[in-house]
Formats: sequence, C-alpha cells, structure tokens
Amino acid sequence: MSSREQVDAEPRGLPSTLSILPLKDRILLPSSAMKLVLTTPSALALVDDILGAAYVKPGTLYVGVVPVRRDAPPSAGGVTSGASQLDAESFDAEDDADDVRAHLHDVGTAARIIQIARGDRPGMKARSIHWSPYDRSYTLLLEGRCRFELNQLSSTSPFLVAHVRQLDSLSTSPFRDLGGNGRDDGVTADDGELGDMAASFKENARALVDKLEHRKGAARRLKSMLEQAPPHRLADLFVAAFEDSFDARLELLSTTCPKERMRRALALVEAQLHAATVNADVTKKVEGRLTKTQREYLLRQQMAAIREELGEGEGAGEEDDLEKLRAKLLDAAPPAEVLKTAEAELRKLRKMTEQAPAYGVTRGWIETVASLPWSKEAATDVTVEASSMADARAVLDEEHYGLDRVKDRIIEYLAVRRLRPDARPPILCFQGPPGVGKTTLARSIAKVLQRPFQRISLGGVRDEADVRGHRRTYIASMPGRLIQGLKRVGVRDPVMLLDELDKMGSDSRGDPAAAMLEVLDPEQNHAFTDHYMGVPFDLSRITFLATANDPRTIPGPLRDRMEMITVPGYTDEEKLAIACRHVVPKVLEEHGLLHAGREGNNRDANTPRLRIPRDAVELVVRSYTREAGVRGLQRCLESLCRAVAVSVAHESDAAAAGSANGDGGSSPPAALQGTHVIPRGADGVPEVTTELVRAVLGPARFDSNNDDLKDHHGDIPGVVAGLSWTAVGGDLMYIEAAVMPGGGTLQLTGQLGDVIKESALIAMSWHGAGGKAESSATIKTHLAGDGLLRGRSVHVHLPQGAIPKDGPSAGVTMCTALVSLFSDRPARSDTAMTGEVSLRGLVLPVGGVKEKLIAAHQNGIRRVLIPARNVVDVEHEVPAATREALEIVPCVTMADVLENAFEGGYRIDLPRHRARM
Ligand SMILES: Nc1ncnc2c1ncn2[C@@H]1O[C@H](COP(=O)(O)OP(=O)(O)OP(=O)(O)O)[C@@H](O)[C@H]1O
Repeated sequence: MSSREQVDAEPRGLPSTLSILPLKDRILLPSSAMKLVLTTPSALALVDDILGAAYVKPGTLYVGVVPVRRDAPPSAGGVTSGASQLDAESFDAEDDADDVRAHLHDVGTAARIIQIARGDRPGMKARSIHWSPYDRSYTLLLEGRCRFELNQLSSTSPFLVAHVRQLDSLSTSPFRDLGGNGRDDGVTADDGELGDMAASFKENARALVDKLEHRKGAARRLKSMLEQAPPHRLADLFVAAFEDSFDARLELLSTTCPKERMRRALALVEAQLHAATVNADVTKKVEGRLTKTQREYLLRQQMAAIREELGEGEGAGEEDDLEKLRAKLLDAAPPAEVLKTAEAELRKLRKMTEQAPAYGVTRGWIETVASLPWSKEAATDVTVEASSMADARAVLDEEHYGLDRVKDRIIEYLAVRRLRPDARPPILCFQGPPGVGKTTLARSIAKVLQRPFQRISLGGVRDEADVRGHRRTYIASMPGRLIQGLKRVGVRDPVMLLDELDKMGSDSRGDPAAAMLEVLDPEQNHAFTDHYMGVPFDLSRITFLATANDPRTIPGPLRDRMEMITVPGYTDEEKLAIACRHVVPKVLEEHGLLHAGREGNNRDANTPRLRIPRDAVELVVRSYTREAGVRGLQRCLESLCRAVAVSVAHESDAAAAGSANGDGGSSPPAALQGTHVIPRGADGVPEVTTELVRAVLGPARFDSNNDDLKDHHGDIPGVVAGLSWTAVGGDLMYIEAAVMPGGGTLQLTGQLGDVIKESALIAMSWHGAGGKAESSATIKTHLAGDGLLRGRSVHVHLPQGAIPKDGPSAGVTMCTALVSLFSDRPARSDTAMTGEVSLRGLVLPVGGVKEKLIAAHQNGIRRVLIPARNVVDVEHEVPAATREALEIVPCVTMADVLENAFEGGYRIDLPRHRARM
C-alpha cells in the first residue's frame, strides 16, 4: 500500500444523492462492516473523486452499496480479490441511466467509509513496463449504517450517482454507539411488540451463541453486541453474523419494516438454535461412541471421497485391493461354510481402518484361506497303471542303489493303490539311521505318483501349536505346519512327508503327537481344524509318509497307525557303490565341477572337471566315516570338492584370458593355491588321490589300529566285545567290568539309559547254572559267598561315554564280562556278541542285527554270537559278503554264549577264582 488515509466525521443525515458502488453476489447490511478491493475504472474514479475533493463534506463520506440483480448481464461486474463489484462501464455504452438502474436492486445500504488504502492492482507485476492508470486499486473499509431506497440515477459516468431516500435511522453505529435509539423510522425501543420480540430474540440468540461459543471466537463478541444493540438493529446484526446466503441477506435488506425484520430474525434464530441443539446432541452421542480409530476411519473415508472427487483415484485403491482378495478367495473355492465365514470377515475388514490392530490379523487370515488349495488337485491323479509298475520300479532303481526289500515293499504299496484307488492307503514310515535315503525314497514315491512333494520337519516340535496352529487371538499367530505346508505346495493331494516323527517331544505346551494322531487318523482327518484357521480342512486326500530314526520313541498310538519299513544301514561296499553312482556326481554338480557344455577346452557337457577315483572314496568310507548312512561320506566328498574348486576356478579364469594351456595348463598362483597342490591325471584332469584325501581331511578319524581295547582285550579278563545299535547304526563296543572297593553295589558308567541299567542288574542276578533249578549259584551269590563283594563293588563301564546307549541287547555281553572277570579268563578276541538275557539265562532276540553284523565285519571280528531267533533276520537282511565273512553262532541260553565266548569252551559252574582287581 502506498498511502493510507483515515476519513473520520459523523454526518447528521443521509444526503439526497449518493455515489453508488454496485455489488455483485454480496450484500452489505446495516450494522455490519465489509472490506472491498476496488479495481474497476468507475470504482477507482469514485474514490479518486472523494479523495480529490478539496473540502470533504460530511455527506461525501458515504457511498451507497447496492446489490446487483442476479439477472444482470454476466459480463457485468469486475471481480477483485476479496470483493466483487459491478463495473458501471461494463454496461453497454449505449445503455442509458434507466437501463443501468434496472440492473440494480431497489434497496441499498448507505455505508460510511472508515478507511481508504491505495495499492497496486492485485496480480500486477511490480515492474510492469506498460503502466496504465487502472493498474492500481483501492481498498475500502465500509460500515453499513442505514437502508436507502434507490431512485433515479443522476449520472452513470465516470461512476454512478443516484437520488436516494433514507429508510432507517443513521444516528446509531453498531460499533460505536450501541446504546443509541433510532428515531426516524418511527420505531422506539419501548415499542411493546418489538420489545417483546426483541426479548425473546435475545434469549434465543444468547442460547445459540452459548452453543456455538466453543467453536467461534467471534460468537462471544457478538453476544455482547446483541445484548447492547437497540431492538431495530438486532435483526441486521444477527443476519450479518449468522447468514451467509445472498438471498436471505437480500430479503432482510429489502424488508424495510423493523417489526417484520425482527419477525424474520426471530424465526431464523429459532431455526438455528434448533439445528444447533440437534447438532450438538448428535455430535455428543457420536463422539461418545467413536473410538479414536473409528474417528480416523471416518476422516479417512472423507479423505478418500475427496480424493475420488479430485479424480486422484487413490481412495479406490484399497477397495480394489479387497476386491482382488475376494476374487482370490472365490477362486480358491473353499467349501460353502468356509466361504461364508471368510466373506463375513471380509465385510468386517471393509469397515476397518488399515491402522486398526485387527486389520492385519483379519486380512492375514483371509489371505491364508484364499491361498489354501481347497479344491486344487495335482494335474494327474495317478493310479499307477499296470505298465507303469515297471516304470515305478525303474524310478526307484535309478534314484537308489540297493534297498531291494524296501523297494519291493514300496511297489506293493503302489500296486494296492492302483487296485483300490478309493481305499485309504496305509501310512508308510521309513525307519532307520540318518543318511540312508529315507527322505529321498519318499521323494521318489511322489515322483512315481506324479504328485507335488512337501516335507514337514517335525524334529524338535514340542508345542502342539506347531502342528495345529495358534489361535488367532495370539500375537503373531499363524497356522500350524500342516496348513503352512499345504499353502506352500498349492494342491490338496500332495505327498506329504512327516520327517523325523520320532523327534517330536511334548511338554507343558501340549502334546503335538496327539494332534498328529488326528492328522493321520482317516476317521478324523477329513475335517482337521487348525486353531488359527478355525475352519475345517480336508486332509484325507494327502498321501502321508513318515520317517524316523528310532521308532521306539514314537508314541505307541501313533506308531500303530503306520506301517514301519526298515531302511537298514549300508555296508562299506554298498556305501562305496552309492558314493560312486549317486553321491560323487551329485557333489560335483553342486560345486560346479561338471563341464556345462562345450567350452574352449572342447570338453563335452557333464564331463567332470575333477575325478574322484574309487580308491579315494574307499579311503574316505573306511577311515573318515563311521555311520550307517552316507551323509558323513557326502560331507567329506564336499570338503574335497571345495578344496579343488579354487584350482579349477583359477583355470577357468586363465582359459577365459586365453592363457590356458588345456585343462592341465596353469596352476593357481601361490597366493591362491593354499596348502593343497591338486594332482592331475594323464589327461590333465585334476584328480583326488589318497594323499590329497589325507591332506584335506586330516589324519584318519576311525583308525582301528588306535583302538587299544580291540588290540588287547583278548588278554584282559572282564573285557568283552559287544555289538550295539545306536541311532547312527551298528557299532562294536567293548564292555569292561572290574571289582572296586565299595559296599557290595553295582556301579554303571558310560551314559546309559534305564533299559541297559536293568540289563546290567539282570546280568548280576543271572543264574549261573543257566536256569537249572538245582543250581542257585547266581553271580551275586557267588561273589558274596566267595567274599568278593565284602567291602567291594562291581563296576561295569561301557566306553565312549559321549554316546548315549540304551536297550537290552548288551545283556549277554555284560553277563559274559562278569563271568570273565570272576573266572579270570579273557574272552576270545575274535568274537563279539549281542542278545538280551532273561533272569533265568535265556538269550532273547534283538533288533538291528544287520547293522550290528556289518559293524562286526568292518571291525575285523570273525565270530558273532547272536540269539538263535535272530538267525532268520541274518538270512533276509545281512549282505552276502558279511554273512560269508563271519562265523555266525546262534545261542539259546547263556550257557551257549559262554561255551563260545572263551577259548576252549566254558563249563557252567562258576569257578571260585579271585577276580583280578
Ligand atoms: N541307496 C541310496 N542310493 C542313492 N543315494 C542314497 C542312498 N541312500 C542315501 N542316499 C543319499 O544320501 C543322502 C541322504 O539321504 P536322506 O536325506 O534321504 O537321508 P535320511 O535317511 O532321510 O536321513 P535323515 O534321517 O537324517 O533325514 C541323499 O543325498 C541320498 O541321495
């Protein structure tokens, strides 16, 4: 603003002519103020005229503000910031005063000019080159003082001037002289009817202002104004403050009778009060009910609606998303009952905000339902065709070496499935030591059945919720492993392997085995209800298989539901064959040691970049692994591959750089070579020699020459070779017995389970006479009678204390060790034994004979004493090479064992030799 002038003087009455400011779309009421920014030529001329007057007469301080009729030409009226006005020049130049008058209303407001400020035209650039006299503006602050009737226009240029007739009193200013009385309209403050109406109006207005007080700061000011204003001003004051609509204001402006005005204002204030009361009540109620999240939701919805209105379309995004989810849900085609529940949840979701805690939970649940294979099945529902039985066998043979009996059993299983496709197949459980191919056999079955394969690992599962899921109310709850597996596999009829079923435990968090019972029970599993899902899923189309290392630890009821198939451990020869045919190619491929295709060196695809000859594998089998399966062997071969990889990778680099000299061209530089120099065969291909095996794997881990007990046990009474079965397969184990100072007790050491401890007690109490009634000479009575137990105890130790041992099959070995101890005769060094012993000296059959005999064979044992009833297993299970290498002696009683355990036989009556301490 370049200048500012304060114009201030009080007039006594309105002059008969007034300069007129036509105003479009807005109405200035008496008793209210208005700011106008004037930019049109006529308005500028009007203000110029006021300012240019040498003597400012009181009458010139007024302008007449007259509303423009709605039907005036649209071009009429120049809009400026914060104000709109009619530009008199915008009327057709030909129009005479009467035409211009016709566009204006009959009643206007005489306004006192409170302030005039000069400025640039809004939107003008400060340094405009083409300045025009109109590139400027005036800002007027006007105060409405009284109504006037607009008569003829006396001039239309350069601005409008009109003859006017004052309608209201001019003497009171609502802003300065609130207590004044208006006179000239013939109304007095004590006019009875107006006074009553004013009182009632004030009461309502007060109540209204109270209701609005907390929203509008101005309401408080208005309240005091209403209290003090004379009755005939009340209506104007109120409408100016509360009514924004042009029509309502125009109506009041046009109502010249003060009583009529008051009547209208009274109706208005009552209506406003009613609306405000209802509004306040509703708001109160709604606010009471709305939680913070709901309020957020409401606001978000409004925001979404606004965005939609603006065409930003983001509001539709979430809806689209939920629509997609619904489509996915319908696509999954769950049973009607499940669909109904899911749809209900979806409806709930639509009413929630994304920030609500329940939103994620509900959405996660619906997504899980939508991604489960409720009706999707594997592409081929194979009931193995007659011709494909041979194919099935071929697949099994191709992927697994040996295991003929296991494969036979699998083929039988497949054949029954073909003949009775509708029957529920038995659940096969492959039991055996680790790394013997149980998992891969299950995979082969899936391949034969052409079904997707899914492995569910149950090792270490202690919580029922792992199987059956957590209820949705838990934080971070999710479905159990079964449902998760189904979600991953994507069909409802996969082959599902329950791996390591025996490693499932149970604790305070429930019994997962019980849940597993339901999964495997054909009577129940068609409606398996996961806690998280809360709706049943039909598991009956799944082909379940299971694996276990030690089936004894599978709970009885679960074991009864399955058919156990033993996958025995391998002999060294079998391991060698498996390694050469399956494991070596596999590890070479995994380490990038097969040529991918024709390369610069002209190698064919899949020719190895590393050769691992049979003697190297054999060395690994014999000296670096002691296991029933081939997992440790595989790990050793992988170590060898890694050691060679550096050299081969370097060779590749060199070949790429064009400096290679065939395969055997360049050796890695010293920095890369590490500690191993990789030898090459005659054709230049790197080769794993036995020396390299020793260099990479270190000293032999299982060198039998280091075993002192094995070397010397033939000389020591009380030390006997037993054959045991552990989770890693068969093993040869020396049991040592000695007499120690003590109180006549039996002491056992070597990480033993309960069953083996019982066997030791039985061995102690065993009737030395082989169960004959006439002899009561048990070992214990013998020891006591001989005075050997006086002040002494027997100590039996099973070496390799780090390995847990349990089971009854050490019974005969412990008896023999005690007899050897007390008879002071060493047992035969070439003989090992296994068998459970009864209290009366009978030798009972045991498990794991195949692994035990293999272990005996591998450890250079020549004779084995086994329970007579296990002979049949030997014929079925034990490889011919092992059978032929061993002298197998069946035993019925302990007498038979002792007869064969000592050089030159053994007579049953216990000798009274002192045992060596
Ligand atoms: N008879 C076999 N023929 C070919 N490969 C075999 C044979 N037995 C085992 N393997 C190989 O040994 C590896 C280990 O087998 P797998 O994982 O199936 O053992 P597992 O018995 O399931 O062991 P775990 O009890 O620890 O799960 C696999 O790579 C598999 O190919």
